[in-house]
Amino acid sequence: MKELSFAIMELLAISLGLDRLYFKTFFEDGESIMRCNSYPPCNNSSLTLGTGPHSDPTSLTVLHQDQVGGLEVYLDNKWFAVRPRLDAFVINIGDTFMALSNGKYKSCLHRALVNREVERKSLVYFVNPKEDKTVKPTKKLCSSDEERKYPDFTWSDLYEFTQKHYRADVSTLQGFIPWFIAGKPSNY
Ligand SMILES: O=C(O)CCC(=O)C(=O)O
Ligand SMILES: [Fe+2]
Repeated sequence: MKELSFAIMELLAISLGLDRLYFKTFFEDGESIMRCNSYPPCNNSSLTLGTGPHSDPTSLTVLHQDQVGGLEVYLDNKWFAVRPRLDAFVINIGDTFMALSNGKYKSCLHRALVNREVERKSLVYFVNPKEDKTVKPTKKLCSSDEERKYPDFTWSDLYEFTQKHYRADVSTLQGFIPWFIAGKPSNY
């Protein structure tokens, strides 16, 4: 997973005109998370949460879903099913990478629906920087401070926000900024 994510990081760096090892170096000492999701069957949709619409607050997501299906991405005001393939991973950009690229790459809104008859499982690898590393786009992506779309922050700051103050959704990063600028109030 780590090797795959670094290969993708190299492609992302090349696509942005950066040194190919730029992101690999940035994430090399990172703290990635592997999560197993299990969705029991439920035939009453009003009782079912699944995974609600959100973008991942993390940097890069490598996801494998089983053959049941249920992952959807939002594009042009519509939800599209991501067809399960045993031989493929789904790669998503997360909010932290969006900030690191100064908004040039967008995090992706997605959700997971629950199946009425069978349990569904997915395995997700989230790439993160080291918790105290400053997330700040390189000057090559924004030559002046005025071009900055997000303040400097650390993964630890954003993680704290999503764990204690905010359930990740479509606008986690927009919600995070005022809380962060206000000095991370605990009564938020
Ligand atoms: O189960 C899935 O397919 C999606 C899970 C997901 O979006 C997440 O864990 O962040
Ligand atoms: Fe997700």
